[in-house]
Amino acid sequence: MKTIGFIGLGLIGGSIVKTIRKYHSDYRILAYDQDRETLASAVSSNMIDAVCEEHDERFAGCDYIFLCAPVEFNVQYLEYFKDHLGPNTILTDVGSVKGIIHKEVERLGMESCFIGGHPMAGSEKTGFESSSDRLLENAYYIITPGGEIPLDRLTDFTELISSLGAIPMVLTSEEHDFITAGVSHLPHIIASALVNLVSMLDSDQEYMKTIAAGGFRDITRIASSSPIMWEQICVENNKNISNVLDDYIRLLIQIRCFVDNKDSQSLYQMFANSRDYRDSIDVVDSGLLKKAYVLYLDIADEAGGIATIATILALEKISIKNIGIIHNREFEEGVLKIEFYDGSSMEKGAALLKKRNYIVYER
Ligand SMILES: NC(=O)c1ccc[n+]([C@@H]2O[C@H](COP(=O)([O-])OP(=O)(O)OC[C@H]3O[C@@H](n4cnc5c(N)ncnc54)[C@H](O)[C@@H]3O)[C@@H](O)[C@H]2O)c1
Ligand SMILES: O=C(O)C(=O)C[C@]1(C(=O)O)C=C[C@@H](O)C=C1
Repeated sequence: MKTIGFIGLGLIGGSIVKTIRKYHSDYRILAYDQDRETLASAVSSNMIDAVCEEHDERFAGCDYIFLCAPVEFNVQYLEYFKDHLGPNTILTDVGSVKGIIHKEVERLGMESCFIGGHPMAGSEKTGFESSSDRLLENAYYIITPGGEIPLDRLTDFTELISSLGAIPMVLTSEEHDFITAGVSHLPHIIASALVNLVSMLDSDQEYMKTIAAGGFRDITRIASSSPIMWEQICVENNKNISNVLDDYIRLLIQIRCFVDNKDSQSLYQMFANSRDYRDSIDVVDSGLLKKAYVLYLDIADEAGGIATIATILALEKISIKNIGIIHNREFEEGVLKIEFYDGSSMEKGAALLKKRNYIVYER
């Protein structure tokens, strides 16, 4: 039996708590969040055993304490925990930037009790109500151990992360901050800039907003993410982000030249290269781009159509992750998109629906 403490019970803190409850029902969970309603909802859903104050001696009895607030707030907690950890407590965090917290850990001499962490899973949604016990499933969980962490403590922590269904990967904080600047931080900046550009260019009639279809939606979902979280990430990883933005701007200028010069060959090559690289990522079963298990099917536009399909799948105990009608150019009439949790559910679902004479597209 272990005791685990949490500071911050939003999307990520809440998801870790729910996953611990799922796989380790005997663990005791203590938590503090600055939002009282969040704590009340965690207690009433039986996800935590005790509510703590911001500075609370009970945290010293924890085996692990997870800092799950926005990055700069996590860093601010180190000062308190420096003198309030038990002899065996490991302090960890889930922040999207690692350099800044490790710097403070070193300054405070806490390297023997701190292990940095960052689950590469998330969402544009925030808060405990959006958290899920499936968020960590098959996601890479980057671990950035402090220089003086004993090997057995690191092994224990890695085992805890594996036991939650995630895939631990050890990196240095420098490697982490460079890599995430490219594959996470820059994409959020691009999505935000694109949405702001369209908002700026759109007319009073808002035609752009009205007709924006699948392409715009696919690339801009993350523009709805938490402003406070992303403001702090950009400030705290500013050097890496600035460098990768430079590369990106150079690339955009080059693309503008291709367009201005109607350089068909270069434009074709650009799209061909990106397609090949993107497709090579998608075949990986877990990773930064997790494989989506999705089926599309034609469905008559009549009341109860979706409910019928949901019932057919539910009767066979096949869970649906997401379901909805999509309209885009790929499917002229619009189709029903169903997302499953795993490949075998998708295959079972496809077979079942085909047997019922639905036209199913697998891609
Ligand atoms: N959202 C993602 O996709 C994602 C993915 C991986 C890691 N992260 C990291 O996880 C951390 C939390 O992000 P989230 O998505 O869960 O955000 P969130 O907004 O859903 O949750 C943050 C929680 O922290 C609480 N909080 C804020 N300041 C606090 C403070 N000073 N003391 C105590 N509680 C405080 C808030 O009330 C909220 O419940 C961030 O460091 C972020 O970088 C986010
Ligand atoms: O899927 C999303 O919505 C995310 O933005 C998740 C995402 C990312 O992939 O960039 C966001 C921030 C994190 O630190 C890790 C994961």
